[in-house]
Amino acid sequence: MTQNERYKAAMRRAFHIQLIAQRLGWLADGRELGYAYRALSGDVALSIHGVFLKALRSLGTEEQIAKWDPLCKNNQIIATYAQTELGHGTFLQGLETEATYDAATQEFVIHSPTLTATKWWPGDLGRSATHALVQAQLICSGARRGMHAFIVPIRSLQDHTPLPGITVGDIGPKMDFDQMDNGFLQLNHVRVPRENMLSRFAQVLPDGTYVKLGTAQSNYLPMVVVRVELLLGEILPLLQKACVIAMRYSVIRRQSQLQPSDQEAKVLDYQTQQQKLFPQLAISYAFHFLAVSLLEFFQRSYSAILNRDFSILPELHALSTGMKAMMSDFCTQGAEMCRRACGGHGYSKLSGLPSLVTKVSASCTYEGENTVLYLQVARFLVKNYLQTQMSPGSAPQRSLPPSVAYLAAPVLARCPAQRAADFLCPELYTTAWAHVAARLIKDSVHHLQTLTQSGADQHEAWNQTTVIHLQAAKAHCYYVTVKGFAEALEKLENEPAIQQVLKRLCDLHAIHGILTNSGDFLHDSFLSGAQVDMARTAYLDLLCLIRKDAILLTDAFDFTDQCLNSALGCYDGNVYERLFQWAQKSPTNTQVVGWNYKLRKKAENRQRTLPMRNI
Ligand SMILES: CCCCCCCCCCCCCCCC(=O)SCCNC(=O)CCNC(=O)[C@H](O)C(C)(C)COP(=O)(O)OP(=O)(O)OC[C@H]1O[C@@H](n2cnc3c(N)ncnc32)[C@H](O)[C@@H]1OP(=O)(O)O
Ligand SMILES: Cc1cc2nc3c(=O)[nH]c(=O)nc-3n(C[C@H](O)[C@H](O)[C@H](O)COP(=O)(O)OP(=O)(O)OC[C@H]3O[C@@H](n4cnc5c(N)ncnc54)[C@H](O)[C@@H]3O)c2cc1C
Repeated sequence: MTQNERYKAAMRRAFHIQLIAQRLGWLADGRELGYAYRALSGDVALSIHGVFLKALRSLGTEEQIAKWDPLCKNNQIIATYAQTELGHGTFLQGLETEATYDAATQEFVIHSPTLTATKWWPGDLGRSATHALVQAQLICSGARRGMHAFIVPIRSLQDHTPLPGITVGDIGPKMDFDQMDNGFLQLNHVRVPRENMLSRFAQVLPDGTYVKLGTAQSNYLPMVVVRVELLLGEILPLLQKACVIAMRYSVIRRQSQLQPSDQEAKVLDYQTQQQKLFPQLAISYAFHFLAVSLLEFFQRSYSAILNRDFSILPELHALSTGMKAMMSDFCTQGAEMCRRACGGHGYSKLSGLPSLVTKVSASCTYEGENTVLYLQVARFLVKNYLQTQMSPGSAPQRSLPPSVAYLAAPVLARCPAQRAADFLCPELYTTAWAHVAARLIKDSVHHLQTLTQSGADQHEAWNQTTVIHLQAAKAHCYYVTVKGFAEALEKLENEPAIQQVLKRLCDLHAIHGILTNSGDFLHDSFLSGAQVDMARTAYLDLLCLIRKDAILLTDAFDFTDQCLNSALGCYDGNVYERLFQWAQKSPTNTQVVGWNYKLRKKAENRQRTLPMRNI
């Protein structure tokens, strides 16, 4: 289908699901609807309950929520979240769109002063949206107040044409998400009433007085909410689907022989194929447990934040940015590994794998570019490490946030492992990961302080050490996933059989990271070379044990064939019949073959009329 055809099909699907959801009464908080969409194969157009509603509920007063929320849910309006501009997506202090308060009319004048101020990327903006939540620099009482959110009508509810002062359209073809009409928006002195500024954390009074009710970063809250909800709802299912497809195909595909006399072997019986796929399966489960616990943490903290208790926000911001960066990175790498593990058929779109790879790779960028987010984690780690270095009594000793409590733990200089089986102990490998993360954080602070103490400007010193900070942030995030998975296992003590199977995945996840980053563990001799060999022995033994549960562990994700949309991943395993059958449906097989025959004849005729050259 063309981009337009995919968009239309996806729109029909989105509204059809909405009607079903309304009949089922699902529109309570929209979460089921979001998961229903995710469970679907293929395209859904509107990011229903997408970023706009989360932003409205985070930044709006109760009155504003009561006004706009029902209009969205009943499809009386379609609203998009317009923050990113042509010139800025990361540096929000640099956003150029202006919202200037006019006390005479009690309105905000929303304007795009430059080309680079054009809003660019917002989903549903290109053709669907009637309203936009526009993040703009507030100007009132003669001062610039930073980024604030304004609800701006952009298309007529009568005939869907752009309203006066609005220039809007689609940003054109993308790597994927053809069904999503990511769009652009230019505003030419568009006026909206004072009530349209979302005012939970700041108000502009009728006379233009600015009343600050939150912090400088309060208006960043929607990004925390979306990052937390994207993990389970959008990013992780893409890797899980890739695991199901590649695992099922790998027990159907027979290629080459394990013994010269044997029949061809199932490719999943090759150790290297297991080493490709089982770490992806392990991390799918690690991320599931982690995302669930992060969502629970978020739900416990959210109401406090909405009531302007921001004490928990720094840790929530660090966890949400770190997990979004790590999960999108690993899910992108993992989906590509699953695709490549399927050989030539993994390159066919009929496998469903290329589409999963191109979709999940967008998550490394949207909702915050991953490097930038990892550096936000690094900033949090440095601040908390420095606190542990303060001499007692020099400042009020606040307890460290739980996710970095290991920074204050006693240092274990050497890993106690004596044999391979010792690496199957969650306490041992969690401690190992905490040791490496703490060492890398200490190292990053040391480099930063060395530069500042030698006279370097603090911002320059920060930039000159960001590569080291990035390494520390990634180690911290890996530690968080290992610890989270191990803690989730402890809660399964009433399910010993399941606990045992999942523990193997937890062990594999932890050891896979140790072997992949063994230099970090060897650096200060925390692990010896012999111990790394022990870890590898344990790792290879785990591959054999996981092999017998691999299909059950992927079936457990419970995706239907329709949802997987893959000729390789169908439950019945009839791969070759489906590939051949689906290929027949390809439009390239329905066009009249004569076209290329005519082309060839035309070329031959032209050849005959040309003067023969010495060839
Ligand atoms: C249902 C159908 C489905 C259909 C299926 C299709 C779905 C497929 C698509 C999926 C849907 C995609 C939806 C994408 C939607 C977008 O992409 S929306 C746009 C997202 N954009 C971003 O994330 C922008 C990223 N940039 C930023 O967050 C900020 O610019 C930065 C990087 C944090 C820097 O901001 P800054 O003001 O310069 O802050 P900075 O000086 O770094 O830090 C100042 C303080 O603020 C704190 N801070 C910074 N950020 C925050 C925050 N967010 N919260 C709290 N504190 C914060 C810092 O920790 C720091 O604290 P201290 O250390 O001082 O205590
Ligand atoms: C599929 C998709 C959907 C999207 N949907 C929406 C939406 O609905 N609404 C919306 O508002 N936006 C949306 N976006 C935009 C998205 O949020 C931005 O693209 C994202 O925040 C990254 O910003 P950027 O594009 O300006 O990248 P940049 O920040 O320009 O990144 C370019 C490079 O610069 C580096 N860089 C930037 N700043 C720093 C720094 N401080 N330190 C070190 N390196 C740095 C980055 O690491 C990166 O390598 C969407 C994007 C995509 C791809």
